[in-house]
Amino acid sequence: MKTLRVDLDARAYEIRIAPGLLDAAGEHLRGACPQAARLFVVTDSTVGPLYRGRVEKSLTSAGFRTAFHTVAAGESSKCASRLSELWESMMDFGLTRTDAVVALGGGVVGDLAGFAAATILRGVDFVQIPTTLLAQVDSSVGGKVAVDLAHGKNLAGAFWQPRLVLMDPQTLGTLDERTFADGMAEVVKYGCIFDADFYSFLEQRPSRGQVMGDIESVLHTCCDLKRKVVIEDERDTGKRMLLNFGHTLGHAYELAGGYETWTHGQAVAAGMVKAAELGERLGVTPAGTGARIAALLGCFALPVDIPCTAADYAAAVGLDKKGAGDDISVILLEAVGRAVPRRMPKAELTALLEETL
Ligand SMILES: NC(=O)c1ccc[n+]([C@@H]2O[C@H](COP(=O)([O-])OP(=O)(O)OC[C@H]3O[C@@H](n4cnc5c(N)ncnc54)[C@H](O)[C@@H]3O)[C@@H](O)[C@H]2O)c1
Ligand SMILES: O=C(O)C(=O)C[C@@H](O)[C@H](O)[C@H](O)COP(=O)(O)O
Ligand SMILES: [Zn+2]
Repeated sequence: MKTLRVDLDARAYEIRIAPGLLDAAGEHLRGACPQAARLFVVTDSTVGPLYRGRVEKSLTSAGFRTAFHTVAAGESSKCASRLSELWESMMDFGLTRTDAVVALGGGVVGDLAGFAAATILRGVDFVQIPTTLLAQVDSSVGGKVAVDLAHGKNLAGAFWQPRLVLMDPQTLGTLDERTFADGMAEVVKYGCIFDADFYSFLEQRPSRGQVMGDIESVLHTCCDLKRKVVIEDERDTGKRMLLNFGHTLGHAYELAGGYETWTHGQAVAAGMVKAAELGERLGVTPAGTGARIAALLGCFALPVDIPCTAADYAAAVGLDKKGAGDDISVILLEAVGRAVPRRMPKAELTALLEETL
């Protein structure tokens, strides 16, 4: 088993990576949540039929009382209405402050269940069991939990760290191609922002089969990079903003498509290419970087150019959490492997983006 520690003092936790871990969930949770009698498990309509049975058996064998709550698969479940239903369902189950919430699924389930855990009874313990590539490399680590509002992405949320992250790479075997590719967008992001060698490693593995051949190492590298930045800047006021490379524009594309046309991973893919091209125009990013990133993303059939209006760009720039008054920090690349924040007026960024339409 590979283990990483997110060392946040009283909120420290481990990320454990091993094939077959789903069947051992009970014993791992017993250690992480020693006081818990009840576990409220949130999953979705695709993941539940695939993995609930194994997880339930393991949790029950470890002596937990469990309740499973299933939401419809997809981004539309990451909303205030489903959150409110979760709260009521937790109370029906008799959840108390010493009990815990478990997220079994992708980033949607993790963000939704995590925000419910952060807010029910003013906060209960939370465990992530991520089952998509995106959730294993990114969303299950770091404690950003949220729901979307009609105004935009992740606008109501909290920082609520899990007590434990358990990832079983075998669950990736049942992902469809598009969902695997969504995760690759965030994997490529880590190479772009922090690690040129990892980026080259990915360029040498331009297919799902090749990535899966080294999956434990890929998961470990991504989680290690994220863990370090979260320890340094848990509340996203400085270095953590680099993890948002491609996301200002990505969130614009998600919003433009009503959260149905483009997945988060697809939108981030196109957003990273656009951000690299923006850096090239500003003289920050070496020429050809956008094309290099587009070539790698294209190997996984990710979109590298998504149609968008000036109004969509303006809305996303206005709502971005990297905003400070009339300014925004844009994440640019000085090179593949080295990201930097650049503060500029929001109006200037919007005008620069409009020139690309
Ligand atoms: N909190 C964070 O730091 C963070 C980071 C990145 C992304 N996110 C959020 O994560 C969400 C995207 O996550 P996602 O890409 O995992 O999407 P998702 O949770 O919607 O999962 C994608 C699809 O895969 C299915 N699925 C999940 N596991 C499966 C498995 N093992 N086998 C077969 N099908 C499976 C799901 O049912 C769903 O239909 C977005 O809302 C995004 O904003 C959050
Ligand atoms: O963990 C972070 O910090 C990230 O920015 C990771 C992103 O991949 C993720 O999509 C996150 O949810 C974006 O957060 P937001 O603050 O831009 O809503
Ligand atoms: Zn993301």
